[in-house]
Amino acid sequence: MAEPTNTPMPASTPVPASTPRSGSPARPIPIPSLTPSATSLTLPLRQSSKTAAAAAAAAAAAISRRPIVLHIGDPVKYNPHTYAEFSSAFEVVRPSAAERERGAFMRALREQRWGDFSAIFRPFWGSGGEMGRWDAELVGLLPESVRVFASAGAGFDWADTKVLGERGIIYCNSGLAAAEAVADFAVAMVISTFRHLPWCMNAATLPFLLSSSSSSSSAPAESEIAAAAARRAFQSCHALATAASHNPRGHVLGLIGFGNVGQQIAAKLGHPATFGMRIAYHDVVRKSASVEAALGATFHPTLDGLLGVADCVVLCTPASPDGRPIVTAEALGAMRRGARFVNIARGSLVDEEALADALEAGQVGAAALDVHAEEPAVNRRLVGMALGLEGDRPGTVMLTCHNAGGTVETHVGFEELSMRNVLAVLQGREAVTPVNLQFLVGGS
Ligand SMILES: O=CC(=O)O
Repeated sequence: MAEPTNTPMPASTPVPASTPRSGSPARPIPIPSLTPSATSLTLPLRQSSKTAAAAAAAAAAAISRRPIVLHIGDPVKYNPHTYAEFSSAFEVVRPSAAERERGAFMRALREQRWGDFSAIFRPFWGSGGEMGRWDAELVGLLPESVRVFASAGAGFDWADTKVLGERGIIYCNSGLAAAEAVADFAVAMVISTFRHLPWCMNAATLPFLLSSSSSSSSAPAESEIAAAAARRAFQSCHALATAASHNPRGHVLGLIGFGNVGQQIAAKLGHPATFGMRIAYHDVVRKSASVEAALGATFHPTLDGLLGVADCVVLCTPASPDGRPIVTAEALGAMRRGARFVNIARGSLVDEEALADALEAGQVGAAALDVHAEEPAVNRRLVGMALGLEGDRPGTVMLTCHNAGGTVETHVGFEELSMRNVLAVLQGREAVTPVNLQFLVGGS
């Protein structure tokens, strides 16, 4: 299979310069503490009416000079102290929900309704994306004054960060804030593939649901037949799942992508006191010897090399810039027969029909997918396999609703990190988590 030199697999979520690259991988989110705002306004407590008027005039003048920040989406909810500093340093302008629909948003930009704003700020993942993709058409309407776009979310496939960079706009994601939640979820999914959790759960619940729905409408004899079938499904799963289940310990975990998320998954699953898996990875950028040593990770310079040794492959790399999958029929064919597959990255990275074929053929033994190619739709063949309705191996697939990063702690971090990125750039410091510096003029 082609190597990532011509495979469009980008580097994993970059570790910002402020993040320690060695030492214990189980580190807290390294968001640096705020420096006091140079632009916050302080008024003396006691003043004559004349000096008060002068101070008010000076404050008004200072306020009018504050950089404008276009805040798209819901208000800040979790970090009132940082927001107090943010909103005293900047004039925060919030378009309404109606103004955020693509047509209205573009019209407002053409009319320069929000003035010469300096930053775009999207603190919440569930809102602020109403205008759709930030492509050349939309980015071309931004005023020249915009210097930074700081957003919630680890992924940024909805924004053309190259086009933004070429306009001189630094895009900052919030992947650091989501890494722990995503890694925790990946652990659950890896365990699911080794222990066949969908099968265990379906056998305990689905027949019961079927029997209770039939008991409301059917004769007593029929409901007794359904209840007996539910008991048989339970007993069969109890007896048969054992022979198909394994402890992860000693098996090879193959991570495609070894950024913050990949490294946290390795720390959680590779530690001898927890799951004791053997860690292997492939990334376009090899990590330092100290990171590899701290995590006991073996680098594979080719994707096929990794796929050929892994007992469970976890996809944890950003979407390809061109939207093409990297887990194709060819890649699935390069995996060890019966190996497991987990996707907590982006659905567009996987050819789902090829995955369904590989599951049907037993080339892939079990899978767990949190993300899907056509969200919010889920591939019907994979749903059938998740429910155990197709094939003779029940519940081989675990499917979830893009939940991996979704915790309150992640959202606290999304807000905080986005505000800190805007504060840093507009106050003349380095962005905390930029992802597109290579596209800025003079960028590397
Ligand atoms: O998928 C979730 C994210 O990009 O944060």
